[in-house]
Amino acid sequence: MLERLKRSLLEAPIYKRGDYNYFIHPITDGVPEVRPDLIREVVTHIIRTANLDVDKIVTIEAMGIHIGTALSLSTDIPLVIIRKRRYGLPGEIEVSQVTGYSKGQLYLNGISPGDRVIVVDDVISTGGTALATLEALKAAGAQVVDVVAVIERGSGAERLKGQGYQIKTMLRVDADEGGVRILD
Ligand SMILES: O=P(O)(O)OC[C@H]1O[C@H](OP(=O)(O)OP(=O)(O)O)[C@H](O)[C@@H]1O
Ligand code: HPA
Repeated sequence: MLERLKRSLLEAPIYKRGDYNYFIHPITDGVPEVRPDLIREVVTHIIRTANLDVDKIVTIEAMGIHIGTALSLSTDIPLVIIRKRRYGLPGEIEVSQVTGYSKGQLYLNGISPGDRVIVVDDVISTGGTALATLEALKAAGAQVVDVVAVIERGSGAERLKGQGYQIKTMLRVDADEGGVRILD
């Protein structure tokens, strides 16, 4: 299962962002190229395992967009993209995002109170982005029925699960200077 994803992760180069060993991969970076067979494998898996009884798919700029788009095209469910840019629209919700190597602001538009949503993203590491996303969706009055990250590294997903959030991940990995290791 997920053979293309596993194979491609084992080939992912690492570069240092401060102390953080950042792996570079088609799903998480769009580099060197996003192959249709890989994205199809990922989205097929999400369709098989996620709760898609939702009004909207929510993803986060930038590297959730290709996954969210492919899922939206396959399911005919609209896509809402949380942006890193302020639009100043009425009801826009701003939250702070902290990852293992960056800090910034996220801006949510397009969610109405009571909307049932699934959150999809490429990777969960510290969980900072997922937490900011869930805070924004709570403020918007959305009902989050599922959260799916393709790749899990580090302890963020477990930490969020400990806080009562339902998080699904497809593959757990570790990354150090030597490369990516697949944990399951
Ligand atoms: O669990 P975390 O530590 O928060 O890391 C996960 C987040 O990091 C990446 O986003 P990033 O903000 O680097 O932006 P990008 O999608 O534009 O590459 C990735 O797309 C996730 O959203
Ligand atoms: O190591 C990583 N690679 C790509 N995207 C990421 N987002 C958090 N960590 C990573």
